[in-house]
Amino acid sequence: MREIDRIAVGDVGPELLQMMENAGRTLAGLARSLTDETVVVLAGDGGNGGGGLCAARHLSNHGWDVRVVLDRPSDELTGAAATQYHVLKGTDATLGATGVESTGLSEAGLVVDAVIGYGLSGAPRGRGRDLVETANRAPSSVLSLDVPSGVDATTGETPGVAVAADVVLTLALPKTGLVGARGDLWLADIGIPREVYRRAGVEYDQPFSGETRVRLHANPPG
Ligand SMILES: NC(=O)C1=CN([C@@H]2O[C@H](COP(=O)(O)OP(=O)(O)OC[C@H]3O[C@@H](n4cnc5c(N)ncnc54)[C@H](O)[C@@H]3O)[C@@H](O)[C@H]2O)[C@@H](O)CC1
Ligand SMILES: [K+]
Repeated sequence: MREIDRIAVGDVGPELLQMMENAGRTLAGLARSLTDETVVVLAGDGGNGGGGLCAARHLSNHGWDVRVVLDRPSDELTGAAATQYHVLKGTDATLGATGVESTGLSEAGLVVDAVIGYGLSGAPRGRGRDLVETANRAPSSVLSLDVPSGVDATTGETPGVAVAADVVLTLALPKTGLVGARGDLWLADIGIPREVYRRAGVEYDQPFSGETRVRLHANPPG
């Protein structure tokens, strides 16, 4: 997936923010199918957090009550996550919660986990770790973007704490680390053209057939 991203962003396209918009919008659609109630979005500073913040915007635009908790003060966000946060400020989503106690977690109908994706390096630490533990304390279901935060997307190993996701929406290609994982697994179309897969040497039969997401498996054992 890293190679697919490199070829897309560096050469063929789409650009990161274009793919992220597809990821975030599809994530929001899946979240809407799971709850009519408050959605708490936990977001980090990488591409994963950016996708979560984009989803938060789409959910708020559609009238959902959205509360966002970041793994750092908002003025320390960088790159695409900072861009997404800037746009999100134009919605009615509740921003700026610094402590989990202020998120209304107990009333949430769904928690979206967009803390860490395939960029995990070592055991979750600091605020990222706190947010993983927050997701695991939530009485509601947890929907993880790409991989449950704390799970190695390639090996499936958990070097430390990890989100116990009920549902995972992975992007473009199923990650090997999700094989045998618990929960419902969905795959999102983020708009990558065939040429990108061809250049990466990936034999790719598009599975979407007119949908923006497809279910890969539901509640498997383990
Ligand atoms: N084409 C794509 O691949 C797209 C990817 N997106 C997302 O971007 C992700 C990859 O983005 P990045 O490479 O920026 O990486 P991630 O966003 O997966 O991870 C980097 C973030 O996690 C934090 N982090 C990493 N290890 C940590 C640890 N041990 N403890 C605490 N915090 C830790 C870093 O501080 C950083 O904020 C994918 O998983 C996917 O979800 C989408 O948002 C957009 C399109
Ligand atoms: K995640």
